[in-house]
Amino acid sequence: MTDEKMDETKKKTKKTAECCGFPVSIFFIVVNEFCERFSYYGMRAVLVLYFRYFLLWDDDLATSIYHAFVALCYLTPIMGAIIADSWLGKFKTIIYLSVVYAVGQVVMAVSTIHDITDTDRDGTPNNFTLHIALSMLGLILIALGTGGIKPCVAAFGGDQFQEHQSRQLNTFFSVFYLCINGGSLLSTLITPVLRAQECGIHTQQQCYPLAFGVPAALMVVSLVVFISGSGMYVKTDPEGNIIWAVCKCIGFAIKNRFRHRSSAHPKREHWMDWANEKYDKLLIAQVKMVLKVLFLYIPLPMFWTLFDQKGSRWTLQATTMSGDFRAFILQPDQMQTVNPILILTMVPIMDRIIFPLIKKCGLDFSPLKRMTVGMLFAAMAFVCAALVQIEIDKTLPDFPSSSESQLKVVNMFNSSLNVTISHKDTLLIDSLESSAGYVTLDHQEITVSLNSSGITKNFSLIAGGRQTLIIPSDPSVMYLKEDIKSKPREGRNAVRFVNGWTAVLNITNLESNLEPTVISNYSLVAQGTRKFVLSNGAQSCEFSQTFGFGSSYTFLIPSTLFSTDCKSIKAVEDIQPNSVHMALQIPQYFLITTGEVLFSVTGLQFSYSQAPKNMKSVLQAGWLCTNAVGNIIVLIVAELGKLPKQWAEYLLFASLLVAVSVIFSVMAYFYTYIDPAEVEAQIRSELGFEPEEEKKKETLEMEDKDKDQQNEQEVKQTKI
Ligand SMILES: N[C@@H](Cc1ccccc1)C(=O)N[C@@H](Cc1ccccc1)C(=O)O
Repeated sequence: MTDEKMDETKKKTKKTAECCGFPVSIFFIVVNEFCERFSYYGMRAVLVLYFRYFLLWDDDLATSIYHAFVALCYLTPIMGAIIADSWLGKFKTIIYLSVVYAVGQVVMAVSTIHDITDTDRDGTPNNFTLHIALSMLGLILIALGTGGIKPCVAAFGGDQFQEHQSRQLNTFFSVFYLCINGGSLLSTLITPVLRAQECGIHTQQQCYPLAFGVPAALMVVSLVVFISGSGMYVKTDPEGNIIWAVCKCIGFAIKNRFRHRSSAHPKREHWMDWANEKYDKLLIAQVKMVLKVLFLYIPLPMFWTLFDQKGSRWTLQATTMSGDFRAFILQPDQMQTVNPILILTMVPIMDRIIFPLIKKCGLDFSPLKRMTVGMLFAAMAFVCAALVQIEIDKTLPDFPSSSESQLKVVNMFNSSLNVTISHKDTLLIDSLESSAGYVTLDHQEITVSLNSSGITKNFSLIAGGRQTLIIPSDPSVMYLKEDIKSKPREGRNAVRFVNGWTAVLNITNLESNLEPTVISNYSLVAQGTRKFVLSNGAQSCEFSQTFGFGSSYTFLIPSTLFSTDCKSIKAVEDIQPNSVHMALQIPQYFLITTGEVLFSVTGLQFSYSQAPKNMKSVLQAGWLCTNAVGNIIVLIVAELGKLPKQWAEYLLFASLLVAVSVIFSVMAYFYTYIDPAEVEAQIRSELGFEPEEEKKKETLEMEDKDKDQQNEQEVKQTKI
């Protein structure tokens, strides 16, 4: 961006088509951004559930890999900026990296097709290594693509405007932000619905291929739209790598300072002044401005650490809640749509009502103050998340600890039974009933006595497990069956049947026929009213059951099944449905989005306004890097600081952010706002440079070919 005059000349010579005062080419860029953000946020919305329930990773691993991916997405903008500025230019960089991005999305979608390795056709992949390898390759390509084009697209949009269109340029950036949130809103609504469908060749499973396939298709559309506008764009040539020039200047100052560390050399006002021997005053002053802002960035990653957990921890939290809003059912991953909805409404409200009102009241709400308040809002959001978690924990079953075992007894015998466990606990259980709940035992070897019949049997329970003791019509063959000991996945419901009828039964939803006296394996059913048909070939009957979210039931089939037309089937609730409503997450979403508007939108504007004209890209990349570091912090905390309770982890994050916001407010207090253009003009006049000459010098420095040799010579000369 140092050769602005050249760009301006190019812009002026290229006549661009206009519509309502805007360059027509902008339309292609805005639609391209809409599709790209749809693709990115759509894929991200279902990613953590894919890790958790397709690759069967635990919560911590799923969260860690999710954040590692987001971190990579915000580290790659540096690479994109370097490629665009020093080699390919923005246009070609966007095209090439979009191809990489689209390929990544396709690879990711392919990795989610369970049928490709489901050789035994049981509905689960048989070669997890292949699925993991493909999805990791896909994610790396996506991160290279999305991060690489991120600093280029908005800047390329800005390049399309001519000098007389500065008002339209401002509108463009607002529309651009709305497009980001419009695209992400649609995709976070749609992809979870696609994911919740059932699809497959051999077995019907959650439709991850569709949920990842649609974002892949949108990325291809994004690329096609961008290429279609090709003939209309103002394309500027690579301008020289400013990031590299800044690094070289800083590196030289440090090296030179180190060489002159003895007390014989007088101190300089600022350590960057040690670059004076090689770099001109203007570049050094610009680097100083950038460093001042970068220093302020140090505490910022903590905000992103909390902000980006919306997509991981908060989505997992929603899976333990009820999404029944009566008029519609909300999937856990769809809760994230609350963020773009609030952004679309809050940005105009803040800009037009709240900020002007604060100004009217005579209060100074400077950008850095807004950012501090934004951090405090995010911290409050996590306090809310902790409170919601405490409510959820109250409704969760008491699962056994690793040294305990839990036992439930089901009586399929034709009369009531007195069941004594280890000569201690006696349970009176009616026919076709179960014990009231699970009995928790601190030992595993047990004796079960059926008092009326005199039958006694020894069993060995699973430590840390939940089991059901089935007493069939012939009690002497009573047996144990292992139960689930966590909430069923994705808010679904686990159901199983005990066949008390006299012959084999075929039951819809079950994989195979059910032998008499046997208990089936679990099958998962979605929320809503589900119909089950039971048949033995000759006769059949059906019954319906309404399910909520995250429950588990054992259905007891009596010997009188067909004579009572399925009405005598008993439902035993093993795990109660989620009862805390997802609407309780809305306050935390509201607070974090208010935080985002105050922090992220203001931070972006601040980074722009405080950066010298030719170094806006440096600060853009720096700003996105704070997001990357934030995600790395989540990784570290999730891996190292495993807290026993989720609510405690939320409170830990909230307190860390409050502490960081205090540090940030102190740093902000000492920051003086500058007008980079004014500072630059002052230095130019001090140097007595004509702007043109000065710019040429700067460009020369950046394209400096014999950097190190020259550097050495100059240092030697200074010494002499
Ligand atoms: N509000 C977000 C979009 C979003 C949508 C759905 C779920 C979560 C987030 C937004 O506007 N993002 C912008 C700005 C941004 C935010 C964080 C890190 C980098 C950039 C975007 O460009 O994606």
